[in-house]
Amino acid sequence: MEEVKILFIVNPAAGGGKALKVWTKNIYPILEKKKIEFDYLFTKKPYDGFNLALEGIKKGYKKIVSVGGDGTVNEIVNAIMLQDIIDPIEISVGSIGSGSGNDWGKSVGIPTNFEEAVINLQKDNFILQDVGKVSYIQKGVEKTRYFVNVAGMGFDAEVTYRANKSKKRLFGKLSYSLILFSVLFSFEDPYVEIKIDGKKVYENQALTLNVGICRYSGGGMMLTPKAKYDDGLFDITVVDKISVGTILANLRKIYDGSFINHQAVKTFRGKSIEITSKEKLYLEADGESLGDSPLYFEIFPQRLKVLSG
Ligand SMILES: Nc1ncnc2c1ncn2[C@@H]1O[C@H](COP(=O)(O)OP(=O)(O)OP(=O)(O)O)[C@@H](O)[C@H]1O
Repeated sequence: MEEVKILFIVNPAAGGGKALKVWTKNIYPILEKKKIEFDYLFTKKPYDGFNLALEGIKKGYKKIVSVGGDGTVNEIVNAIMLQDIIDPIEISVGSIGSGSGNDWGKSVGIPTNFEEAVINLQKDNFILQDVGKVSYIQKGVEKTRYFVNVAGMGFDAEVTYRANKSKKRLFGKLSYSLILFSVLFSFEDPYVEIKIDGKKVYENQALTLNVGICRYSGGGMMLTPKAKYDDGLFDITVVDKISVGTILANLRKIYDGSFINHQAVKTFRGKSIEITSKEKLYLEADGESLGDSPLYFEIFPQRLKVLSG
């Protein structure tokens, strides 16, 4: 079988510089040692992942691998889904998780060991996963974005927005925790209405909402713990307005997903979701802050070829 040349797209800024180190010290030497056919490009600014992937597809690359976090994967996937040069399913995407949040790879079985991950890329083992598309408003203009992992609204999106804005990468998790607590004490729960597959299922003040294709997000949290990446359905988790005390008492349960058993948590499944809110409801998808409501989600079953274990 003829070996397909891999295009690596490296986000040197991901993980506060971790991805650059991983590329230089780990991945590049393994690729050379194993005499793997590859090319690589570095992103210089946000959205370069999209543009470089698009250029790569035009040049005929069919295996594109992200070296960075989930945000870099998201940009590459958007290029794959939006181009009309070849059927998206003929392109496969891989990831060397080296950002601050590498949650997507956990759900789809991408090895965390670099050598194993590279060996995997050489093989043609893949899974087909569902892809989500969300419409939202950004600065008064309607936009759409594809996503592969989890989208968050309300509290979740507010924390992501502030974390993305924060330059305090030096303290990693600590700064994220500080942001989380500051949002916790200032957050005003929006009043939201949710329709799933055309039917109203929820109307109340909500703390946070998540729409998941995969299970992990936010650095190991399980906000949609029962999501299956190829079942053609979104898993939706909504948390009612609750006290700060209740949030703090249940924080640990976010990491094993058992928080969904709490009476203030509602879970749903569906193919399309409409979310409206009286207040501005912020949206993030795959850890990227995107815009605000009204929101419309639709799912494309098994539309993405993922190089997996
Ligand atoms: N060269 C660059 N300099 C600065 N930002 C960049 C560069 N290339 C890409 N980006 C942006 O970096 C962001 C984060 O990327 P990614 O998620 O891969 O890394 P991360 O460190 O894991 O971040 P996150 O904490 O969001 O998961 C993306 O929004 C992307 O557009």
